[in-house]
Amino acid sequence: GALVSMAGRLMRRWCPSLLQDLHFPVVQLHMSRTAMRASEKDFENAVNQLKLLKKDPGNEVKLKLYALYKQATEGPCNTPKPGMLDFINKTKWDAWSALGSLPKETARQNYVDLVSSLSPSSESSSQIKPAAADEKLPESENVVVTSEGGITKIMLNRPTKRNAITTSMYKEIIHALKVASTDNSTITVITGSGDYYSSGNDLTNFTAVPPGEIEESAKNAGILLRDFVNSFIDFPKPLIAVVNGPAVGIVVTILGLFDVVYASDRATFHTPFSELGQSPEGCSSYTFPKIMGPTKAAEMLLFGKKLTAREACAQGLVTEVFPESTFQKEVWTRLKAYAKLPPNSLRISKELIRSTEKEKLHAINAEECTVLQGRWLSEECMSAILNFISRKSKL
Ligand SMILES: CCCCC/C=C/CC(=O)SCCNC(=O)CCNC(=O)[C@H](O)C(C)(C)COP(=O)(O)OP(=O)(O)OC[C@H]1O[C@@H](n2cnc3c(N)ncnc32)[C@H](O)[C@@H]1OP(=O)(O)O
Repeated sequence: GALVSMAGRLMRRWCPSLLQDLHFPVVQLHMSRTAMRASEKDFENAVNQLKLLKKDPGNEVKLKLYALYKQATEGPCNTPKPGMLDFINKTKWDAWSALGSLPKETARQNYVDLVSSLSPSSESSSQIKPAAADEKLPESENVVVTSEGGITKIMLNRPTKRNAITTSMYKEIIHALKVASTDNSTITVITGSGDYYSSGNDLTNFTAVPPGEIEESAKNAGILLRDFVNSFIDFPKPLIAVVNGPAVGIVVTILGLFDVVYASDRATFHTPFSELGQSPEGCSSYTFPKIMGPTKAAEMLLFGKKLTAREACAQGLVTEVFPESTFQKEVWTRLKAYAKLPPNSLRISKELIRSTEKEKLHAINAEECTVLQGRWLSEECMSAILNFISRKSKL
């Protein structure tokens, strides 16, 4: 078995032409009409979009597309395994079979995401599109990006609103990560300005919606959130959070996708989803139980238990806690030294550490966003947000 799989890998590496039948038109021919439901328009668009790609995405990606396509249209692989010498079909079968029981809808979503990541500038079915690295976004004061000494720093800079993240800030962060992933920096850091790291999602994101557009707006917010979290899942360089103060909601949940988290002893970590009538996002429904065990994760994600920095460190969410008085000096001295390490080695090591989880994280992210979309339309969520806006409750 190992020998055959090694042979398959070698074939992929040295004989790419043998995999030509993983090619897009084949994928399209197999499209089943009965599979058309809900977001299937997006899926169909993605299949068509793929045909317009100018650049060959490479066999690894085509194999992934093939597997997702089969899973999305036919469900889990239950065809007989091709013989050991039928390398091409066996490679395809392996890729499909590796998706296990991934739900059809998730496979469809992942397929659409993958296609859209291959052609950021082409037509997408999403109303809110992820920003491409070469897309010029307006200058922003709320997300300040600087790059120096091998470190790209993305600073949330809205201190009067406790660095709450607006819709345009989500897009700016996606854009900043995309640029940072290919700039000449070695590591990327996210931090906050002022006393707060961030108070999470700006709750007014949900309030300026014209009547009759609530469902559409929830759908768009779900797409934006999915793109936002995907840009953390896929970020290729070491990603470090410098948590300078209290952190709430989405900025806490995505910490499970960072490589290192440094916190001031003034920082706290709070995910008040139940109080807000919402549900976990940022892949925390998977990463938190994995990092801290299911019961500690439940206290945070279900009951909104706020952790001190030291508690978060004891539970593995935070790497190290520093006294507030020396936090900035100690952390930046350390990060400057890390940024001198060989960048390719760091990138390759991160890939080794993270790659086995990526597919799973994308599926979890898609599922969490679908669930949240429903929560945003719930009465529980709407009244919690109205309470905050009208200052009846402060968390
Ligand atoms: C695309 C959509 C994706 C959605 C992804 C979903 C994510 C889920 C989450 O992130 S859930 C978490 C949401 N965040 C909160 O619930 C925090 C709400 N804020 C507070 O509880 C408090 O403001 C505080 C504890 C963070 C800080 O309290 P403090 O007393 O120090 O300060 P103020 O309350 O007076 O706040 C100062 C001003 O900042 C505004 N503000 C703070 N946080 C938010 C926020 N999250 N959204 C919008 N606005 C926020 C606050 O309204 C004050 O503004 P004002 O001076 O104009 O009154």
